[in-house]
Amino acid sequence: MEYSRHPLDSHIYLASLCLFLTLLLLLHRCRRHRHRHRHRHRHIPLPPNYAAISSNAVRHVMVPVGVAGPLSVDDRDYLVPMATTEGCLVASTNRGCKALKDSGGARSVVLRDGMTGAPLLRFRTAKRAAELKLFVEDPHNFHALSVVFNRSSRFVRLQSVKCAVAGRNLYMRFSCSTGDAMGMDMVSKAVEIVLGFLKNGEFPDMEVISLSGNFCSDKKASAVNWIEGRGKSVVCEAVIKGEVVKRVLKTTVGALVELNVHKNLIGSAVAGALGGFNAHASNIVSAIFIATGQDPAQNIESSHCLTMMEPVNGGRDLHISVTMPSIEVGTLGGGTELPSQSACLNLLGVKGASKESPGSNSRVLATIVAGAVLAGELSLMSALAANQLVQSHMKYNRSTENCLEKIK
Ligand SMILES: CC(C)(COP(=O)([O-])OP(=O)([O-])OC[C@H]1O[C@@H](n2cnc3c(N)ncnc32)[C@H](O)[C@@H]1OP(=O)([O-])[O-])[C@@H](O)C(=O)NCCC(=O)NCCSC(=O)C[C@@](C)(O)CC(=O)[O-]
Ligand SMILES: NC(=O)C1=CN([C@@H]2O[C@H](COP(=O)(O)OP(=O)(O)OC[C@H]3O[C@@H](n4cnc5c(N)ncnc54)[C@H](OP(=O)(O)O)[C@@H]3O)[C@@H](O)[C@H]2O)C=CC1
Repeated sequence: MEYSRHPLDSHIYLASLCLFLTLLLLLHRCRRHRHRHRHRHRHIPLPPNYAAISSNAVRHVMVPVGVAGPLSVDDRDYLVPMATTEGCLVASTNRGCKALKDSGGARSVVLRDGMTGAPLLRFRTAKRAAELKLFVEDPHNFHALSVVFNRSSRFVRLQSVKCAVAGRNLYMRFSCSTGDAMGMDMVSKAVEIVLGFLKNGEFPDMEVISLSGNFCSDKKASAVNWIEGRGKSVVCEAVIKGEVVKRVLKTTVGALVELNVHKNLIGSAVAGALGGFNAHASNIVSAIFIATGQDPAQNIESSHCLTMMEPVNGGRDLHISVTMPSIEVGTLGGGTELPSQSACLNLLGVKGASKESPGSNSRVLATIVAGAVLAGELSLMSALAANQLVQSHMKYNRSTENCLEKIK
């Protein structure tokens, strides 16, 4: 049978072809759009030092940031950014700042500034391990090591090397200034170079078991940081007027002094605390660390704090101090280069390399951390003395006034 083509057939054929091509085009565009959309979520602007994170970056985790202050330390006022999910924390620190400001502010002293790195070495005998210890303790050899160590960076300057022998293991603790950087990567680099120098010189039999042997101690609670210090060792103090204790903190000098002895000193002794002779230094340290791009894991030793409270001026006023031996902060490098974290450092006026002398920005940041901890201690201790803690947490952690609610 002969099949005769209807004239409409070719039109239908052409129209179907066009429709097919249009669908194909739409599908292609749709896929491209989906790819771009996915890519946009994947693309998180991170500085070059974040190459490893960038390659796996998916999203940012948002943490609310509040501002406490003005915090008055060493005659300067700061607005302190705090990133936290603890709904009451900013209000509490803010109250402490107000009590401080109304009493003339706080004063601080930086007692020491040095980051530490601690390799673990092994020898065939304990005698050989001890020989390296004695070698390093000789001033002439120490000088030679310093020259090699300091060559690794424009800012690293070796201050001391402590050695602990355990059997045939040797634990070295190098301590050095690192300018305005927190300094851990700088120290690790310098230590590696010095170990190469020792191995190629007097100690070819030395075995490097690990570049880090825990004597530093990084990101772990330890007595060595509590006693020797790590990063910045800071003391911050203030005299709070009795009238301010009543009006702003809703308690009395006597109640605060008594609570401090029984909670922060005896209570912590009962708990066998290591560096935790305070109420909540870590609340404030963590919040400032996250906001300003510090390494949050270093909150452990950075929160070591001894809080003291004593009556002064015939018992009318309160002397309060926080002694913090290992605040590990930097104003450049690491997470401080991220955009929001940079903005928080700018808010404090300490972003980047200091113009005066290397390290002054990071030392000021450490005094701000200590000052904010002092404010936080004042407020929480007062809330506990006045039996206000639960009531305030029910209000700010559960109500719609909570900053988390606002962000949702
Ligand atoms: C919540 C307060 C401050 C109320 O305290 P209050 O005295 O009732 O507040 P107020 O309304 O009278 O205001 C006094 C000042 O406080 C500040 N203030 C007051 N409210 C705000 C707010 N919303 N936002 C910002 N600032 C606030 C502000 O400076 C204000 O002055 P003003 O500006 O009005 O002249 C107080 O009850 C408090 O500090 N509570 C303690 C909360 C706290 O510190 N929580 C920390 C977490 S607890 C924890 O995690 C650790 C723990 C407890 O387990 C550790 C331990 O001790 O073992
Ligand atoms: N290695 C480890 O074991 C650990 C590493 N870390 C990580 O280390 C990182 C931070 O390392 P860190 O060493 O602080 O920073 P960086 O590695 O970013 O080093 C700082 C850089 O800034 C330069 N620089 C410019 N101006 C200054 C200045 N004024 N003061 C100091 N340095 C300046 C330094 O110069 P130059 O090149 O001359 O030195 C160096 O290149 C974080 O990401 C942290 O998480 C944390 C804990 C342990």
